[in-house]
Amino acid sequence: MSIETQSTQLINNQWHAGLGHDFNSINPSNGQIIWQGKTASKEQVDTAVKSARLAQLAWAESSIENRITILENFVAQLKKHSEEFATIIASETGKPLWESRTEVGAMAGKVAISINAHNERTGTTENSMPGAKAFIRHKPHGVVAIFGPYNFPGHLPNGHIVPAILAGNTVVFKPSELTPLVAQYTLSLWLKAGLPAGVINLVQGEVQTGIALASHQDTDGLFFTGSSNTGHLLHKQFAGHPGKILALEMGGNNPLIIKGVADVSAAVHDIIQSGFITSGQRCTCARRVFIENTPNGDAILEKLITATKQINVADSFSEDQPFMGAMISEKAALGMVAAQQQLLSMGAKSLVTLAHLKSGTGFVSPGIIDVTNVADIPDEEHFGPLIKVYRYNDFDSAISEANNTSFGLSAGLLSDSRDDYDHFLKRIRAGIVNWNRPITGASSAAPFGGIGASGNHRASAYYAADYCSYPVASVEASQVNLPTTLAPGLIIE
Ligand SMILES: NC(=O)c1ccc[n+]([C@@H]2O[C@H](COP(=O)([O-])OP(=O)(O)OC[C@H]3O[C@@H](n4cnc5c(N)ncnc54)[C@H](O)[C@@H]3O)[C@@H](O)[C@H]2O)c1
Ligand SMILES: O=CCC[C@H](NC(=O)CCC(=O)O)C(=O)O
Repeated sequence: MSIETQSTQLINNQWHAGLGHDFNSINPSNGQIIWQGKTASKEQVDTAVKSARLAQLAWAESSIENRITILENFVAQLKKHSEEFATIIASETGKPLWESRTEVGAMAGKVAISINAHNERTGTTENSMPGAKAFIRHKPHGVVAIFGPYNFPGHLPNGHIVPAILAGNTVVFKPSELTPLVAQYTLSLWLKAGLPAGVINLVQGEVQTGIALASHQDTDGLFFTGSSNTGHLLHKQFAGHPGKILALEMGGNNPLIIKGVADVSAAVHDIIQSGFITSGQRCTCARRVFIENTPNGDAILEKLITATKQINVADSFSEDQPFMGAMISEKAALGMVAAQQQLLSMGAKSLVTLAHLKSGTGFVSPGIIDVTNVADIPDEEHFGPLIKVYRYNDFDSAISEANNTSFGLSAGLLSDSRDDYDHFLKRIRAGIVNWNRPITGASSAAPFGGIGASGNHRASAYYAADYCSYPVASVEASQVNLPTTLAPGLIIE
């Protein structure tokens, strides 16, 4: 893995060293530095915005076919370099290689889906009317700032960038400071794809760089994927700027209710897939699992504990590929240990202990903690492999407690009863609601967004097209026409 020190900022298709302070990226599996650079200065952020502004009109005026060609070239580059890219994602995030490969696949699949969504949701329609034609068209906002999270450093920023530039916007992209190498590699593939200068600009850095971009006066919008805390800060910052489009894709405190499932092993599989995939670092991960106080519930919990203890946690590139790799950092790992300790101090009971496995790395074992009799559990997202179990007797009480959160991203029910699901679906409050499937792994071909503290009603994925342009309704005639009958009080001779 190369350690880059110069080509870290991309402005007007030229690589520049940052002019701010030093920062680096660590491989969380072994603590080694895999990327070094300097943050973009405020002046460099300004130059990037100016570059995007300069390029935007020509890009928007280019044909949709031309823009699609660039996007399809990018897909070709992703496919050509898929193994190298997956290796970079795995090295910088700690994800297993098998999972990093699926992320590159999701990036490639995003383009065709975005083209369909663009045409279906923001295409041009034409209708006849007396002496004229009525059109509905859509136009890009202009220059948009895009912020990415660390957990899907390729796929999730891509989910904003692709629909944004397809619609004719130009972009200034600020990736997570924890995954600068993935961002740099992504932009290198865009350049290989023939991206015109200024269409996507990359500014690398930490919060200061983020603040400089988010507060820049000459952007027309901001598309953000990240924590609810940061999203709320941005929402406050954009208050008073209703003319700027703001899309916030934030976290969750997601519930999964288990009720009457005969296939105990299948139930356990879906709970593990929901709670522990990506070492619990997905916004859609199950954080709260409600298990019925019945012999069936007891059997599911017992098998869940056994299977959790057998989960293979190992290096991204282990020959025997693990289910879980390292978390993004030792800091994140220790944060999960602390969250578990806080719950224990409140009276929770550990069923499987989440443990930090290796000093200097992000490796943790998955944990399960029973919080059934604990009052005032914090309504916060513990972004790691820790499942909080609630035992319940009454289904409606479980649904009510599942809804007892400020978030509303994903939710699920595992039950053999269709009636139970219909009852659940009517009552649960979330943007993704699944039945007898894990609540992670949402499709890019569907809207992806949450309610409450999980988003601002700008669902992404298939609905991302909606926030990448604005509608323009027109009535058009080839010449002016004097009506045969004038409105009362008018004399035009
Ligand atoms: N809803 C979704 O689609 C979705 C998807 C993935 C992750 N997430 C959420 O993202 C979080 C994990 O990602 P993260 O830790 O990278 O999020 P984060 O909020 O820490 O950072 C996200 C981005 O915002 C920038 N940023 C941070 N503070 C900022 C500030 N004050 N001003 C401007 N920019 C700032 C960061 O540098 C980064 O680029 C979790 O909460 C997870 O649930 C949500
Ligand atoms: O970490 C957050 C969610 C990741 C993933 N969701 C998606 O990929 C949504 C589809 C898209 O944005 O294209 C998940 O649900 O696991």
